[in-house]
Amino acid sequence: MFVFENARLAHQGPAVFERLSLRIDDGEQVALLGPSGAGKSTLLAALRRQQPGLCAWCPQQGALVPMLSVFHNIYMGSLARHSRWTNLRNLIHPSRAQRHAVGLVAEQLGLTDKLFTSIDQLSGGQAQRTALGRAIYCQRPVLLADEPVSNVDEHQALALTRQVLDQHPTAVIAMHDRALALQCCQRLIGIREGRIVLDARAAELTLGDLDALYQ
Ligand SMILES: Nc1ncnc2c1ncn2[C@@H]1O[C@H](COP(=O)(O)OP(=O)(O)OP(=O)(O)O)[C@@H](O)[C@H]1O
Repeated sequence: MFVFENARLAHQGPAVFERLSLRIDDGEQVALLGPSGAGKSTLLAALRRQQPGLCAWCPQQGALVPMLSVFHNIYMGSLARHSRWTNLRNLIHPSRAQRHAVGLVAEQLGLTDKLFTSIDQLSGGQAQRTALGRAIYCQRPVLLADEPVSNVDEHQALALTRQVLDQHPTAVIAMHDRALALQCCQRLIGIREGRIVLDARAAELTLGDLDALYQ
């Protein structure tokens, strides 16, 4: 699914990863952990470049359109599946079928009563759920998500993460919550200063093992 061999990943300046070797197979659900600035988002962006057509993308901060409603922002996940004309029509006057389909995604995420509320009137957690809804509505098999539940409480974070993982057999999720990573993902990759310093099955790890990543 994803393969890097001695890859150099950089933004404008110096490399974030000098020589990255990593393989992620179809069917793996992986958590990326590590301190702020370690390189998790950089790696997610590189994964997305490898398989753009297969990946549903849930970026940090959601990248939602604040003036538009939950409906519109979730619908945007499907833009690539429809013609320009169909998209325009659905954004101006949603068809009954699209209201129903987007409504089902919103319902899963507990957003039914906010369906036609604009994003700028939502809480941070409701906005994050909308961003997850948009990723779900992409209907692609691979989920790449950057801290998708950082603004919701721990019970909701667990339920939401399990929900999206149920719908994406292959997933790579950057997160800071180590307990959540252990509970939801089978494989954990720890990154520090642009290097993979831990790569193990969740079943073989404890919270204490993960603490070392942040010391
Ligand atoms: N657009 C950019 N242009 C230049 N440098 C960047 C850019 N984005 C990130 N970086 C740099 O790349 C390095 C890795 O950043 P990255 O965002 O991948 O870390 P992260 O592990 O996702 O951090 P966080 O947990 O804070 O989101 C950092 O030194 C950061 O300053």
